[in-house]
Amino acid sequence: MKPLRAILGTASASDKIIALSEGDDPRIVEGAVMAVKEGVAQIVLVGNYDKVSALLTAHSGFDPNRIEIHDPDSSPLLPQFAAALLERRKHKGMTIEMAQEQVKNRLFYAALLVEEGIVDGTVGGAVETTSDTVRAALQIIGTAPDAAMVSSFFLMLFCQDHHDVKGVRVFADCGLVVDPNAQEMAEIARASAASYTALTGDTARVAMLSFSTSGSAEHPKVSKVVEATQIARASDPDLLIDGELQFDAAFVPEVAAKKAVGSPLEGQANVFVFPSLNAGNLGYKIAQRIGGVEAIGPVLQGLAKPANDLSRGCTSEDILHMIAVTAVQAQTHETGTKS
Ligand SMILES: CC(C)(COP(=O)(O)OP(=O)(O)OC[C@H]1O[C@@H](n2cnc3c(N)ncnc32)[C@H](O)[C@@H]1OP(=O)(O)O)[C@@H](O)C(=O)NCCC(=O)NCCS
Ligand SMILES: CC(=O)OP(=O)(O)O
Repeated sequence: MKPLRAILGTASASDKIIALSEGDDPRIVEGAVMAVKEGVAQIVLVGNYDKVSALLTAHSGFDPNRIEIHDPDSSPLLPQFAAALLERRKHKGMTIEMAQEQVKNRLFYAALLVEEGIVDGTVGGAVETTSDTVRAALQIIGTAPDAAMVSSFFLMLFCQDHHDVKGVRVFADCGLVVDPNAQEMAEIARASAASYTALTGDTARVAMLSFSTSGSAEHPKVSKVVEATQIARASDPDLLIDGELQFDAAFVPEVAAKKAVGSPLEGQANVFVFPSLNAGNLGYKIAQRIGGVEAIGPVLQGLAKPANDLSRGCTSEDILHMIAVTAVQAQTHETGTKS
């Protein structure tokens, strides 16, 4: 698919170093080998040295020395990382003894590789839960100075024969913010629109989703979406956004013409902002597992430096794609585009 090829191409040209925190998972090692073979990024695998080496050596025809291994139990970086972690977390009562122990956690170790500038981004979550993966990024890397909060999105690739309109869309937030208020939902919309444009080069068309379209239902959960749309519009009058809309009114032009008359999106949204994590997480998995849409994510947005999560059901191809997205984000961070 064209947008995916473009992301892989941009990643290759950026020549970034990405750390994978779960280096002893066979899918991770396969994704890493693919990334290096295809020139998508340089890779650091974090994990038990012997286990990771054995998995790498099993890839016949691939020189294992092309990938660096960091073992968090014996790394010479541990004292530096413990001092950095202590600095970040002492306001929460962390002691040096606690920091020395916690840096051996692979998620924290990988986040510290990013924070200390040794690599450009990290990817985890093929084994660890989203909560644990995201918590390490929040605690070590933290929110970017120009973002109000951290949230997440999925890149949804519509490329099957039965997908009438092919292409890439963004679903948010399907991974992180459990129950956003109106202000937070507006921030998720702003950040997701910026991420969509940064990754595809196209103008974002943002739908704020609900079980109601243009006042068809009255409920406080609908009012939240209306208010979020107003906040997002007020803070960026140039943003092409509409809500509240049901998914069909945001996605199908013929339905929009009936249910959302006058909507500037005309049923052709490309960024879909869900009102809760319940809706978003279920929605993306239904589109992926029944609809055959390829889902890359959760991609985190609003962090000071790139760190991304995966679903535990991911494949090595998903990992390759997430490595590419992370490298592109690192490039975008360098050039200063806000997301
Ligand atoms: C992400 C998540 C773990 C954060 O939980 P939390 O309990 O706030 O985590 P912590 O208290 O460790 O947060 C660490 C720091 O990040 C901050 N933080 C939490 N959420 C944040 C956000 N969305 N943006 C920015 N900062 C955030 C906290 O305030 C805290 O600040 P501190 O430095 O003062 O400690 C939680 O929101 C979560 O579990 N989300 C759902 C994940 C999930 O299960 N998804 C489904 C599968 S994809
Ligand atoms: C994103 C997500 O739902 O992750 P997991 O499947 O690992 O819970």
